[in-house]
Amino acid sequence: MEGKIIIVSAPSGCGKSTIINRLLQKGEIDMKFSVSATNRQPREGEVHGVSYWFLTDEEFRQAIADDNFVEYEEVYPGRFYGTLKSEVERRCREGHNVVLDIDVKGGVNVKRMYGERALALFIEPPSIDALRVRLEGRGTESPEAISQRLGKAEYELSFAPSYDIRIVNDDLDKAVADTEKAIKQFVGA
Ligand SMILES: Nc1nc2c(ncn2[C@@H]2O[C@H](COP(=O)(O)OP(=O)(O)O)[C@@H](O)[C@H]2O)c(=O)[nH]1
Ligand SMILES: Nc1ncnc2c1ncn2[C@@H]1O[C@H](COP(=O)(O)OP(=O)(O)O)[C@@H](O)[C@H]1O
Repeated sequence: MEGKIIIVSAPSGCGKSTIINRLLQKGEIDMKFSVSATNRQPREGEVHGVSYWFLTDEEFRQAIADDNFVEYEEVYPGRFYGTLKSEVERRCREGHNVVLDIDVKGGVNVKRMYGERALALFIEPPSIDALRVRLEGRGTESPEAISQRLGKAEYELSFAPSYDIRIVNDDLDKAVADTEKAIKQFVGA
């Protein structure tokens, strides 16, 4: 049987990477992480091929021309992110479920493409203030980049009603448990 697609979207800093990583570490659900391509710079500790495939602008343009993407978006001005066919299609054919950490527009597009084969999860922050504290606490972005992400958060939150399930990430353990339950129900694990 073909694997299913699990989409996880949220404004930056809501905790989607943290939640996905917890579930991957637990290893109870058969799902592989789809490593996206991006032309943004790696953050300290991010590994090529693990967090992202880090491409130059030219390499990203070439990947678009070669039709290598399921979808891609310019998430921030000049910063492109895309889901690679090579990360999704073979694994699904082999029966594995695939989890995508993608922005709100990409999430809605992928849900439209895959229909019932995809579960679209939206992670919400308890408040915009909490989001600011988390982005500052993560310490990976400049003050300008934090402002840019917060400025976009409200617009991104307006996409939540298009998703199948909304999960508030206030208490992390509860958010992980809620996400796990929703995914297990969907994949029948
Ligand atoms: N459309 C799309 N968005 C992606 C993809 N990969 C990552 N993103 C999104 O790009 C945004 C920025 O990601 P990142 O630079 O890692 O910052 P973070 O969200 O603050 O951790 C997030 O909303 C990601 O979910 C992708 O393949 N396609
Ligand atoms: N429930 C939570 N309570 C407090 N801090 C959290 C919670 N969930 C995640 N965080 C922290 O918030 C920051 C942003 O989380 P991250 O997973 O990087 O977000 P995203 O992938 O959505 O951008 C990280 O430093 C993370 O440790």
